Amino acid sequence: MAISKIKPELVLIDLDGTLIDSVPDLAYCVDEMMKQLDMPVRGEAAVRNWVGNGVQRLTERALINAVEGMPEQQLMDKAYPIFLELYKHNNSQRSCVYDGVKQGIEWLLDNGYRVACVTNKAEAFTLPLLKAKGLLDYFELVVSGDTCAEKKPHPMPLLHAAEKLGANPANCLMLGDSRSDVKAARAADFGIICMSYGYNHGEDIRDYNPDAVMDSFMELPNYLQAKA
Ligand SMILES: O=C(O)COP(=O)(O)O
Ligand SMILES: [Mg+2]
Repeated sequence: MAISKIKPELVLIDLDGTLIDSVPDLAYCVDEMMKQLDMPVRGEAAVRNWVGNGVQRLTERALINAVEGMPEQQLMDKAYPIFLELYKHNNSQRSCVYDGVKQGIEWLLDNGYRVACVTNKAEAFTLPLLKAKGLLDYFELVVSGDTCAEKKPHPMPLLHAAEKLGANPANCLMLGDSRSDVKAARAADFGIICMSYGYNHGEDIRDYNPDAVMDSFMELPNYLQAKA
């Protein structure tokens, strides 16, 4: 899809690393969990590379201190409920909406675009976080990590949103930050614009060839048509 001044019928927006810098809360919970397990804390810089595939995968990565690989099942069975309980109570206090996000979404709405959120974060954490940060009411639909049988990079959550809102996937746009967003968008036949500032497991998102890369949501008018 040519990306100069497009007019998508639906814009889907990722959450962690795109709308909200959620790592401070996630890293707090990872480190508190590690302390309860008598294991070494991991710190914010490491957690930044592990976000994007849901909280279960984040917990697994924290336990092995690596992006790839799996912990012992017994350790995971002990750790995961600890993480879930911590994140339930530490979901938004330390997290911030990125500069330009609210202005960018308001520009989209003012120009007649329909917007929805598609994240790999489980719904029990997604909805309170969006609400606490004053973002929930912008979205016509929120598709969370446990809404569909598959998460991004599978195209299912994107296609689910398009179908629910009656949009043609070939005329939809995804805004994201990670290789999972690029892969899901390509597989769903969506356009994809990525944020330069997000989380991509320590890799430059440009290496995954999104249609464009932006430093701020304020750049949206460079790529999308304004209302005639
Ligand atoms: O890893 C998560 O829990 C969610 O990540 P996402 O919002 O970037 O899809
Ligand atoms: Mg993300």
